[in-house]
Amino acid sequence: MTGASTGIGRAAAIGAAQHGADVAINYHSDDAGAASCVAEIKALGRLAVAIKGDVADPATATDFVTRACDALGKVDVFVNNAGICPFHAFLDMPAETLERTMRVNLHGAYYMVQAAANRMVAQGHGGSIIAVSSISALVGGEYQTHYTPTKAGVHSLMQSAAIALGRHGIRCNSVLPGTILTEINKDDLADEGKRTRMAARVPLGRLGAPEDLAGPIVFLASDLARYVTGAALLVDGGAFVNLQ
Ligand SMILES: NC(=O)C1=CN([C@@H]2O[C@H](COP(=O)(O)OP(=O)(O)OC[C@H]3O[C@@H](n4cnc5c(N)ncnc54)[C@H](OP(=O)(O)O)[C@@H]3O)[C@@H](O)[C@H]2O)C=CC1
Ligand SMILES: C[C@H](O)[C@@H]1OC(=O)[C@H](O)[C@@H]1O
Repeated sequence: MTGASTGIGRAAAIGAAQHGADVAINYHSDDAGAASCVAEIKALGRLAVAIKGDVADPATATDFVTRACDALGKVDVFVNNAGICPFHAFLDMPAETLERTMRVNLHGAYYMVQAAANRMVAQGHGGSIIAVSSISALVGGEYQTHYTPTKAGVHSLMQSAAIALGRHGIRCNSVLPGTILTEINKDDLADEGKRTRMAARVPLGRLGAPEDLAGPIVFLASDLARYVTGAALLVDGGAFVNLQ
């Protein structure tokens, strides 16, 4: 699980452990968050290890998969979740903000998924790969012109990887969260007006919590989804379909 020191990744890692998984987590900077996630998983009686690394660096991917398998024995499920969304207007988007967002969200996903898939192929007993894409793969955002293409890219990566890896018994799917209250949008949603507007769009009547993603991710990881590959599961409280 990448990006699991906080937010959706953390909730999904703990959710997986609640359903019997041992979990290796990647994170970038939040040592305390990663340590507390590991402690929470161990308290559930499962094995857990935190491995620090920047997913934008291709070397992080093989390092993470190697060290995770050294600690836990093998990889049956891989969840690509790490991501950033530094909100910024389009017309004066700094090149470094665009480049960093692409490298973390899309290039990072590519190298991580590739490293996990190579390990699964070598193990020879299939697996499940899940990418955390977004409702933003399907709709735009004024201050997310650098971000939404990465989420569409991650969704597309899962579709192509499903074809490339099907013969190895490896399923590849994405989840598309709506607006989930986490660190990534804490500043953006400090604007009460925006927060109220976003919540009003959700037929289920509230913005999401990180834990809302745990069930869908565990489902796609599990044999309950054994004939599901190349799929995208919206987890947005109904926001996407709510035109009028
Ligand atoms: N929240 C939302 O509304 C939505 C989020 N998403 C997606 O969900 C995913 C998780 O987001 P969310 O939980 O909200 O965000 P958070 O900011 O709460 O968590 C992001 C996680 O990603 C890690 N991370 C960030 N950059 C890197 C990096 N370069 N290398 C490794 N890890 C990194 C962070 O680690 P650390 O803290 O240690 O730096 C942290 O663990 C993202 O891909 C996001 O695009 C999709 C749709 C909606
Ligand atoms: C960070 C945003 O609030 C969040 O990210 C997404 O992918 C969603 O579409 C929301 O815009």
